[in-house]
Amino acid sequence: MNSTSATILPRPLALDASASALRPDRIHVTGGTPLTGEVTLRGAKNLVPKAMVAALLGSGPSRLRNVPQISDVHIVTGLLEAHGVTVRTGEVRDELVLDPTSVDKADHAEIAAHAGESRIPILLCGPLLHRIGHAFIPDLGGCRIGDRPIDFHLDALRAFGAVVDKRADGLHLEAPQRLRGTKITLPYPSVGSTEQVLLTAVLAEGVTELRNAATEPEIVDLIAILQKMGAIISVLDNRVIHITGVDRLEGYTHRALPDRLEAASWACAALATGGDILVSGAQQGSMMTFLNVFRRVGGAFEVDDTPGAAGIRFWHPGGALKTLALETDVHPGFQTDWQQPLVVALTQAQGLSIVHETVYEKRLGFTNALVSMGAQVQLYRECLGGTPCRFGQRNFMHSAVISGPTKLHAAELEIPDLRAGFSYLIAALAAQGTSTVHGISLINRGYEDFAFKLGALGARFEFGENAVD
Ligand SMILES: CC(=O)N[C@H]1[C@@H](OP(=O)(O)OP(=O)(O)OC[C@H]2O[C@@H](n3ccc(=O)[nH]c3=O)[C@H](O)[C@@H]2O)O[C@H](CO)[C@@H](O)[C@@H]1O
Ligand SMILES: C=C(OP(=O)(O)O)C(=O)O
Repeated sequence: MNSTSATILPRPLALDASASALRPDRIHVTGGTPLTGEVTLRGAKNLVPKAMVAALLGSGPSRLRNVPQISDVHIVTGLLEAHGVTVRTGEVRDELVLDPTSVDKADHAEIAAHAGESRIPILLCGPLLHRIGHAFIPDLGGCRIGDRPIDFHLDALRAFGAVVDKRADGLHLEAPQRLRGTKITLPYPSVGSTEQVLLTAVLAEGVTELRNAATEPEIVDLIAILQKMGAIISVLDNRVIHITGVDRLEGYTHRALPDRLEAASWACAALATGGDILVSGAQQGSMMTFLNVFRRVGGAFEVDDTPGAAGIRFWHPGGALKTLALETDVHPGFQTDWQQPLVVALTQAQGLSIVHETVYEKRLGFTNALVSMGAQVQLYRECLGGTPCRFGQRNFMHSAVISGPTKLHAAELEIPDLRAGFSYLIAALAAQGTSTVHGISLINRGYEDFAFKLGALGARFEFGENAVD
């Protein structure tokens, strides 16, 4: 089998997903080669689509830079266009120009076509209610790693004065009057609900006080964008955010923060395969919790913060990896999206590791496939970390004990969600033999040109037959 590194070229930023849609939806991966080389990050999957939504709030066009070529960006482009936003590539590399000045409609058929594709549509509510007084939101998609209700979102929108009607085709919302600032305490520091409140409060009348807010770096970057647009937002201690509504916001120019979740995925790939990867663009500040864990497990890293050449090099320094007990949590805790790739690396650690997933109740199901490759992973209903979580009394297999090191062998794998997908690629690269991984188009949701990057790192793989349409 030949490495495909010579035949896959990076694509320029384009606004349709046709190039990746023509690629086969399965990949044959031959393990045993340490991944070595350099990959470059671009804007964060968990910020860029929301920054695109924020453009709806502006009176003029916005310019978003460092936009990755991932399917969540294509989906939001389609959604915005269905409302009359003009989205085009800019003059600067990786730039999108989003012009909302002609927004006056909601094309229900076009919007409905995006049902089940991502979590982002729910964030259109506030901006659309401000802009055109009504919103139609199709069923949400996103990773199936828990029930993922939207009750916090809807309660918040009602508190602002929105009328929410749940119908068979999705949500229909109206704002009979201008939305009003309000006091909201989230039952849990939900990322999406915090963004919902921010995107709604900035143009609402009066002051909004949000308590128990999430404070992930992507949220801080969204606040920076809103501030550039003219919003007045104060982030206080103890997860409290105050937003003073204004009458008008302008367009913004912003460079999206780099994707710390992708960075950690490559770090885990280096660890699991015994490799050495320089992740260009990775920033220490947004990854401190991950870096501590990476070091405790026995990984080595080196931060380069030279302007223009910043990045973090991650490598396996040799010797046995160490075990640990870990709980996922909201920021500044260990991000749940880091958990799955790390678990693959933990299958190579000497002894017993414990992982307690406290953010999503079903995010450890992906380990069944690792077991089919020879990993020893036992799932438990109990909270095996130090802190009892919301899932402890509810019969969810949300704690894992991983016993290692185990030699992984090739298997046939079906990708259930985004991070599991990347994790299966890592596992296949760490395993002996050739694995077939099905459903790889899911990985395009959050990893730009992953095949090109894998090829550049020396991974051995080839795409299977049967292109997806
Ligand atoms: C596109 C995006 O940015 N996705 C990220 C976002 O997802 P997302 O914003 O969907 O995740 P949330 O932070 O909202 O969810 C966290 C927890 O809150 C619960 N919840 C949330 C909302 C609600 O109305 N009711 C409710 O019960 C969820 O079921 C989950 O158990 O943050 C997650 C947590 O960092 C990340 O894993 C996702 O990658
Ligand atoms: C859970 C994730 O994404 P989403 O919220 O878009 O499903 C993720 O990025 O790991």
